[in-house]
Amino acid sequence: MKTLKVVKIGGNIIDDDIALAEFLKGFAALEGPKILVHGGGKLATKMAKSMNIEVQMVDGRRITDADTLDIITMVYGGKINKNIIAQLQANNCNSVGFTGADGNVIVSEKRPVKTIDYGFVGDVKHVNTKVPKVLLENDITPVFCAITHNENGQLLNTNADTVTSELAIAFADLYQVELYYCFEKDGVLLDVDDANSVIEDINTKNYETLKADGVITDGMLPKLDNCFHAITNHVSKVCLGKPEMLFNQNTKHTTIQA
Ligand SMILES: Nc1ncnc2c1ncn2[C@@H]1O[C@H](COP(=O)(O)OP(=O)(O)O)[C@@H](O)[C@H]1O
Ligand SMILES: CC(=O)N[C@@H](CCC(=O)OP(=O)(O)O)C(=O)O
Repeated sequence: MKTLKVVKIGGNIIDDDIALAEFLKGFAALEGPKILVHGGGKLATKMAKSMNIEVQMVDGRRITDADTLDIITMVYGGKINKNIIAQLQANNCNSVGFTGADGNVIVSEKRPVKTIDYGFVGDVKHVNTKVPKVLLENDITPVFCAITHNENGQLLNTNADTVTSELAIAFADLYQVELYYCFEKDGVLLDVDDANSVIEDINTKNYETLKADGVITDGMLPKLDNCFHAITNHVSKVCLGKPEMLFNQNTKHTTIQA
């Protein structure tokens, strides 16, 4: 089986023009089939605030009303996705941008209302690999943003870390999949203010302790939950850290253990 790298870049890299350009240059040069997924939550928050639209996050997920859905569609599906595609083309990496509606790749359903109504937020139901598979076989890199659809004409906002793990799991039938969550830290830190406190291995046992101790909170919760979802569903390797971990195996990072 060929190896497929599924890579997610976080909001702090997207927000930094220089870091993003440097990352995309390196990513473009990676050998073999690869998929890129991007978030952009920070930029969406900035845009919403500038338009006086209230921003509400619960457990790292955005409550998405109709105005917020418009903003995220413009920011994730438009500005960020197309800017990334243009930069990859400039680095000789042919690529095509996707929301989950394009090619019917990611089908979701509106998150059911329990105690909280998240609005237009989708939980992934299934992933159709057909269209991106054809691209990968032709040396073209699919680039996904954090938008899915319900097959009834409704776009839904889906956490980018979830989009990433669901894509990785779906492609594990076709490739040996390695999943990399790239953000601005060297991995999961025991003390978020101490760059040297990287936790090299996280398993289900120490994960519970890290959550109980408040080391893993907010946006890190969906990220780590998705890591475990992937490693227990046929993804061969799951790592978190700075983008350098993709280019140099000796770079410090966190590895998720099944
Ligand atoms: N224990 C921790 N280790 C590493 N990063 C942490 C930790 N706790 C909080 N963070 C913060 O979580 C952020 C990553 O989560 P998230 O907000 O989802 O961003 P991203 O856009 O990268 O997915 C990092 O920017 C980091 O500052
Ligand atoms: C439902 C939900 O929370 N969606 C996320 C999607 C973007 C995202 O996940 O961006 P980062 O990876 O940069 O945080 C949001 O709108 O913030």
